[in-house]
Amino acid sequence: MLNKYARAFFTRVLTPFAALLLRLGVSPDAVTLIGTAGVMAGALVFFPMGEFFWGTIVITLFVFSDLVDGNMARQAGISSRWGAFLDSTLDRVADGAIFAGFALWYAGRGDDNILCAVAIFCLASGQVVSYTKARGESIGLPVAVNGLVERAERLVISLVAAGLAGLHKFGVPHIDILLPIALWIVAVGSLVTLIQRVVTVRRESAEADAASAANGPADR
Ligand SMILES: CCCCCCCC/C=C\CCCCCCCC(=O)OC[C@H](COP(=O)(O)O[C@@H]1[C@H](O)[C@H](OP(=O)(O)O)[C@@H](O)[C@H](O)[C@H]1O)OC(=O)CCCCCCC/C=C\CCCCCCCC
Ligand SMILES: Nc1ccn([C@@H]2O[C@H](COP(=O)(O)O)[C@@H](O)[C@H]2O)c(=O)n1
Ligand SMILES: [Mg+2]
Ligand SMILES: [Mg+2]
Repeated sequence: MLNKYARAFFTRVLTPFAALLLRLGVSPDAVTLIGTAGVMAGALVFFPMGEFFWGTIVITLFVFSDLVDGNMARQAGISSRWGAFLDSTLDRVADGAIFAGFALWYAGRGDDNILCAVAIFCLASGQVVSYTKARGESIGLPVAVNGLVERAERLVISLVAAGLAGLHKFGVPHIDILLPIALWIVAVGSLVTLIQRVVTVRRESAEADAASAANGPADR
């Protein structure tokens, strides 16, 4: 939903910045790589220490690079298959680092095995949700469903909650409860999304197999 409705807004806001980077000679690939490195640093340095406010600030500064890189490539007319591959592959790395950061906190000083498991579930299910679409498309299916919780939702829900939960260290009482709530929401939402996508791939592959069976062996 965010991908559908918020993307146009962010494209408008970020286009002048993307144009400036191009004028400075920065490449879209460099933005993709630096953005991912920044997200990883924010998540893996700050979150395991329980510094959720500062971790979220650092991640937020870098995560929008994922909207800037494609914008730059399109403005410069240099969108490429390599760029699409690099962008999607490094999305998986950045997402892995964010949920690993939460899991490391709960495995250590956060001391909560259940929330550690929920964070690991968010990490794994998010990767599988993305994989279902990539693999379905690679076998020639449209995979005409995005599902309840796409990547943008996973990031916004968990990062807004982490940023606010981090205010607990500045004296805001009880606000740290937001992070466990967000992790549970992302976990359940990812499971629902996974089921939605698998059901769609199952239906589309049955239809495609039936169509190629009707057209004879030459179509297989
Ligand atoms: C005092 C409080 C302190 C709080 C600190 C600050 C809080 C800030 C909190 C959060 C900011 C979060 C921002 C998250 C922005 C996410 C941007 C982003 O990277 O979106 C990526 C997304 C998808 O891009 P792609 O097409 O490149 O990705 C494809 C997709 O991901 C597929 O994934 P799948 O769905 O299949 O899992 C992959 O299959 C494919 O491979 C991949 O290529 O882009 C978008 O969706 C565009 C829309 C972005 C919408 C961003 C909305 C941000 C909204 C609000 C943030 C600000 C909230 C502030 C609240 C403050 C609270 C205190
Ligand atoms: N280094 C890059 C990154 C992206 N692209 C192209 O942009 C598309 C993704 O757009 P986003 O707005 O989601 O970033 C991607 O599919 C590529 O076509 C690129 O060429 N090089
Ligand atoms: Mg991108
Ligand atoms: Mg991306």
